[in-house]
Amino acid sequence: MHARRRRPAGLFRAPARTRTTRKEEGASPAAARRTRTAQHTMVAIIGAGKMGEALLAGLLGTGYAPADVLVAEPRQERAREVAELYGVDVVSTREAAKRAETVVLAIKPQDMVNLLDDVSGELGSGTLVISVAAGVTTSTLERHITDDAAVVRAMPNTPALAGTGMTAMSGGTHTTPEQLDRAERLLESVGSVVRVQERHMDTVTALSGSGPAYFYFIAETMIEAGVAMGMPRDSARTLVSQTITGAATMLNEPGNHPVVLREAVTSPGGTTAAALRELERHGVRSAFTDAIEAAARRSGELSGD
Ligand SMILES: NC(=O)C1=CN([C@@H]2O[C@H](COP(=O)(O)OP(=O)(O)OC[C@H]3O[C@@H](n4cnc5c(N)ncnc54)[C@H](OP(=O)(O)O)[C@@H]3O)[C@@H](O)[C@H]2O)C=CC1
Ligand SMILES: O=C(O)[C@@H]1CCC=N1
Repeated sequence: MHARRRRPAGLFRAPARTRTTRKEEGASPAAARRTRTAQHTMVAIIGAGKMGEALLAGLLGTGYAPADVLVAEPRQERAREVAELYGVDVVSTREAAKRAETVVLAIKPQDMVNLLDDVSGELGSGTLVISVAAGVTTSTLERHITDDAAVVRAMPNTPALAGTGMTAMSGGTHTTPEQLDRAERLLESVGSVVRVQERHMDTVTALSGSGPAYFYFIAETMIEAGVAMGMPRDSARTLVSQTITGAATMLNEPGNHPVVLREAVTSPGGTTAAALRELERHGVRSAFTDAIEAAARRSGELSGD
């Protein structure tokens, strides 16, 4: 597996700021809506939930114009919200499938087969379909579009919203190298991308797809522990989130190994050793292993096969 990083972290402009910047530049929302960029093909995001929004915000934050992206979202209130916040056109799922050259499916795995059966007739023969749904296999996608459809199964994560996502992807039976490159370029605009064999995708889902939630869970627990010991919540939050950022930066350094990094923190007879002994006593290591296996199993159950 080979991770590619397109730009350093921290340059992402958050959605609200993206809007402000456009305003500062004097472009009206209507004008921004009409102006397409030359280098991007039309992308449709079907499903503007958490992951759909993270991908949308990530794409708009890294060079896609609102006019390059169509969104389909059945919930009217949500559709209005997304149109207003990002300046994109929200259209029906069938129209999105018909007009886009790349269609990203960000709906629940359980809704996938019905959606595919509904839109398959609208997709052009060269349309690339990228599903980010947990578990749903490329063979399910192909079976419900056409047997020779160009499909990619991808698993991003929500830090895509900040341009620091981690996505793994694998292509279907008929996806050409050029189409895989196209999918990779699109996903790279919201973070790092690796290509994996599809048999690893359930594990990927359990590790990096669901992974941010594990770290938020740890962060929440640490912050509450700090608060319980009398620390103001804001201070505890700053300490914990910067500690996670710092630890991740160290771990990202080539050659660094988590065990070596952990040993460097653990002074003989000190505080870290006392804490780690408690984590082991409570079975945190096996709890994590079981949790990750459960997530992968659940992904397998959502295959649609
Ligand atoms: N959240 C995450 O961190 C990640 C999620 N994913 C995958 O992304 C997908 C979406 O997850 P998530 O964003 O969390 O879920 P959400 O429920 O937040 O989003 C799904 C959205 O799709 C909408 N939708 C349902 N049917 C259709 C349709 N026919 N056409 C257009 N939109 C539709 C839903 O509307 P309504 O609510 O009305 O049903 C909802 O707004 C899932 O398959 C998940 O496995 C992948 C990686 C990470
Ligand atoms: O919880 C889920 O099913 C999705 C897939 C990975 C992260 N969220």
